Amino acid sequence: MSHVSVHGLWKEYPGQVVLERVDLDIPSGEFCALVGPSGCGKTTFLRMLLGQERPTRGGILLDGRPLVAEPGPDRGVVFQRYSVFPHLTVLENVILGREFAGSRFLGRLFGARRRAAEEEAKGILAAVGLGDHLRKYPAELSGGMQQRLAIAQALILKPKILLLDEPFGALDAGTKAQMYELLLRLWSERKMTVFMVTHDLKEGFTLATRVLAFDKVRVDPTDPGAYGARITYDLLLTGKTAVRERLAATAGSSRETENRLETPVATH
Ligand SMILES: Nc1ncnc2c1ncn2[C@@H]1O[C@H](COP(=O)(O)OP(=O)(O)OP(=O)(O)O)[C@@H](O)[C@H]1O
Repeated sequence: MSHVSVHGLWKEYPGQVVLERVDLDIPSGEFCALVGPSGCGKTTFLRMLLGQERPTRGGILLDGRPLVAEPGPDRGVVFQRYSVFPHLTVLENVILGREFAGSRFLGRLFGARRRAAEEEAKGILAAVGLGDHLRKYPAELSGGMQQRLAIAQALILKPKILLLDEPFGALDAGTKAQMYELLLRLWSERKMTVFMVTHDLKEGFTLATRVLAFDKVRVDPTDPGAYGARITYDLLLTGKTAVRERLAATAGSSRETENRLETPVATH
């Protein structure tokens, strides 16, 4: 379960309204693309879902309960720029996510718990196509591989909600196509609710079951911060194509894709 309900949400910074009166009801398992002009508040909205920012008015409910005002294991996040640690190997980067959550006070895991975390991390890395690169450091990976590592890092806590901020913005077209297939597969297997900010409308319509367009409906030319953005279009695409069809459309057979995922491809 990961039903997200947003009611009467406003976000204001001193001298600037960023978002005004946002109402939204997102059932569990929806894949939402957040689109809109630069600066209209998409990332701010994502940060509120993550718990990094608080609404100034209104609120967000997760499965009927107020969202905890700090990032938690129920929410994973992937940013455009790789958030991986350069001094840790691929495997260590993913285990670290589990250590932060599993041993908040001690930090490190030991013994059986460490071995269990390692096995889990290896499974997730295999799922994102990095199974043969466990001992490498991020600098030895292509842009696409680093972004897959960031996704694995987010997935180790089995989030119910995956938040993606322009996750593929820095990747070339071929790598993007691989990432689309990977993301759709993980989304359908893990039944997560996804919120993805993208500047690429085609990407939004390719991946999402629902496209949310943010924009200002009121503008004061003498005071650009006077009004905030709202959701101006809320397009449900669920009936368009089944997940399987969309998977097939984005890439060839899964075996071929696995092979390609294992191959370092062009960096961004
Ligand atoms: N911590 C902050 N303090 C003050 N203003 C902020 C803060 N964070 C964001 N803003 C402002 O809020 C507005 C929305 O920013 P946000 O990053 O959410 O937009 P966006 O739609 O994601 O933009 P882009 O598509 O360019 O990434 C911007 O005008 C930004 O300057």
